[in-house]
Amino acid sequence: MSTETKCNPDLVRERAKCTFDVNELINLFYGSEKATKERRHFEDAVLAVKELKDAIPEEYLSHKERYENGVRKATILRDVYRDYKAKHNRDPPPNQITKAVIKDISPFLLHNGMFVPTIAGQGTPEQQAEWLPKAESMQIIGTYAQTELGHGSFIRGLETIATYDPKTEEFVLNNPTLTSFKWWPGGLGSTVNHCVVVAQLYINGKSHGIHPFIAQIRDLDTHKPLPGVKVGEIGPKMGFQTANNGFLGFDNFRIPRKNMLMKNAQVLKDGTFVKGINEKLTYGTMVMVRVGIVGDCSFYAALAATIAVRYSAVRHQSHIKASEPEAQILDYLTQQHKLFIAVASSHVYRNAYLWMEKMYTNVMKELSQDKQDNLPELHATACCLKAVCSRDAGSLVEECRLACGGHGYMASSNLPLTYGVTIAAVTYEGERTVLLLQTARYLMKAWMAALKGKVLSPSVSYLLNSLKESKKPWQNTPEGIVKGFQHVSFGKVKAAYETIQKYMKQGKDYEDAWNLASVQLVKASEAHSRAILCEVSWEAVCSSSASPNLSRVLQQLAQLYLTYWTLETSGDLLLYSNITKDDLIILRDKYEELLVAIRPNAVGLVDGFDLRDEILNSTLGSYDGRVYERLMEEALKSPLNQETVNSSFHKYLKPMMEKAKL
Ligand SMILES: CCCCCCCCCCCCCCCCCCCCC/C=C/C(=O)SCCNC(=O)CCNC(=O)[C@H](O)C(C)(C)COP(=O)(O)OP(=O)(O)OC[C@H]1O[C@@H](n2cnc3c(N)ncnc32)[C@H](O)[C@@H]1OP(=O)(O)O
Ligand SMILES: Cc1cc2nc3c(=O)[nH]c(=O)nc-3n(C[C@H](O)[C@H](O)[C@H](O)COP(=O)(O)OP(=O)(O)OC[C@H]3O[C@@H](n4cnc5c(N)ncnc54)[C@H](O)[C@@H]3O)c2cc1C
Repeated sequence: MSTETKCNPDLVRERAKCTFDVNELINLFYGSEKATKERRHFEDAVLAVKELKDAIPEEYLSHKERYENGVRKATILRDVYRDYKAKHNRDPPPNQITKAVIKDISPFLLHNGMFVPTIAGQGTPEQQAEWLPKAESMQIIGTYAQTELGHGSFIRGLETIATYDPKTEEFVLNNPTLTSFKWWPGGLGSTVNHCVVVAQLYINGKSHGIHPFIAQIRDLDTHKPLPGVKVGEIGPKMGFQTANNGFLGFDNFRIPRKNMLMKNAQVLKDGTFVKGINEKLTYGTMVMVRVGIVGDCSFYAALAATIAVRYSAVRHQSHIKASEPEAQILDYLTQQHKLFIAVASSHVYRNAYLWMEKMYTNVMKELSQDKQDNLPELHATACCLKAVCSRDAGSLVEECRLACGGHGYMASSNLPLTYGVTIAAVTYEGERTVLLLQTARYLMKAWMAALKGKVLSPSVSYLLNSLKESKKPWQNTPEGIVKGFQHVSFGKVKAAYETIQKYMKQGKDYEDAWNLASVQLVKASEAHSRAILCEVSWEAVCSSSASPNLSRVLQQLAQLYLTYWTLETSGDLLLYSNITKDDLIILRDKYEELLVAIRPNAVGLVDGFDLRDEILNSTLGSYDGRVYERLMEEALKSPLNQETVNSSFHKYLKPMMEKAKL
């Protein structure tokens, strides 16, 4: 980080006001002092590589140049990772340095994020031994090709076909229609030579559902598509410009039998199909990534909050009191209302991610012992938390951008690009509504079990308690608010269930009744997510090992989250809990008190995310607060400023002006 000496004086004053030790917060957020040290050390190593620095901002490059620059840097970054591993005999610590290097999304994201994990999670030990060393060492580069032009959400409807030919012991891959073409996989456009293809398996004319296959699609030397493969890039998008998303179609393309990933289901040489213990295990990589996305949401909220809070401390505009100098915009309560929820939410998502990571690890361990009891709970929880956190994080990033006024609209603030990347997670890895409806299925089953007095899984056991406690008075404490959100979820789950019953009594079948109740079902899932987020984050701060000074501030943040959402969803609480109008007025006052209490620590809190300037990549958010200097420095990099008179003057403007004289 830069030294205090060159800092904007407002930021120096803000840091002097902080009531807790920022380093303690950093170490707590990232796990330990050792973890912080190792992460910073790795980030230093990456940033020391001169070739990773961009000569001009990415925005001035063409689509093609941006991609090529992305690949160039991704390969150098890959070398740094390899060297670190060789030297330390372990992978680099979790970090976000790719953001400082690639700026947008790495063309290798899908290789590392889904291709390798799918081989590890869906391959037999023999298949892992064959593919993993090559993939991990980047001898081969892959992606995860599931979504098609015609189907993304409904993966049982995928149209790519893998027909087993027992004579040659091969699968024949085909994309018989335009809608069956793979569409979206990252890196597919021009980067990868392999992919996991998810396709419908046919043996002797009989369908056996979708399964993952490994296909080599490009020649390893020439990188030309292999015969029978049609592949390309899908073009510019709202974000993800360097992710290199692509399309792919096969025409009678043959792969050996061993290329079907067979940890779960198998096809024997003679074409006998051996079913796995649970066909949904084929969806395993998606569950893992959905858990990871909750962690990503914490990062994006932290990044946007850091930029917007630091900028708001430096920016002065108008007066709170006519007699005083122009105020820091951070002193306006409305600004605090826009920004502190982003700081608080980043902590909430982080705690939810750590909680989900534990659940994921436990279930994976159980699955390795053929125990599947907790898989439905993992799936349902990962679905709704991914859906709610990604949408909330997108809104928070956008609110931070708006809170920076006109300068937030500059690409150099890095807020527009961050919004494009964050909001993509609402759609990828399972579209929001579709995932919330998956959770709703689970909630309906849990509700039916609750009605029968059965024991429920931990994440939904509050449904039983709420059933018993519905008459208890509201308590204006964090624990009381957590219970309130559980009551809302309980009420919405019950109402959705009763709506389905109502339609069925009117003669509708279950599927139609489900569709007619689905707005309520989605809202029930959202309420369930909010109840989990509130409970998990409040428990995390209460059980944290932080010093009293830090603990006080973390509790304020968690209470801010609880109170913010109480006020945002007060209608639901009035409908489904015993909260009163008077309680809401007390909480409204409490919310304002929390904003005021957090205000002196705002800059300290975002410093506590420890996101260095290169990761923030923002004219508005740097540690030293030299906002105006950076805005001008960046503007001067525009190619239009590299010449005093642009040729368009002579070509168009001057002739126009001269014509106007005639
Ligand atoms: C050392 C320990 C480490 C621990 C680490 C843990 C944490 C890991 C963190 C790692 C972080 C990694 C992050 C890296 C990020 C990098 C990658 C970023 C990628 C970005 C690019 C994007 C890629 C993509 O988008 S890939 C394509 C994604 N596509 C989708 O998500 C499609 C969505 N659709 C579906 O999933 C299905 O179609 C679905 C579920 C909607 C419906 O499926 P269905 O077959 O029709 O099922 P249905 O009839 O509705 O339900 C039947 C039954 O099955 C249950 N079910 C469904 N899915 C699952 C599942 N996945 N698991 C378990 N059970 C499932 C469902 O609940 C039903 O049950 P019942 O109600 O009981 O019948
Ligand atoms: C940036 C980005 C990167 C991606 N990377 C990859 C990748 O690497 N590999 C890959 O395979 N895929 C990838 N995808 C594809 C992604 O997984 C799909 O776009 C996603 O799963 C949504 O599917 P869809 O596009 O078919 O949406 P649709 O399902 O067509 O959604 C359109 C609308 O229909 C609604 N809808 C659909 N079904 C239902 C239902 N049952 N009930 C109620 N409403 C419904 C949705 O809610 C939504 O409003 C990527 C997508 C993006 C945006």
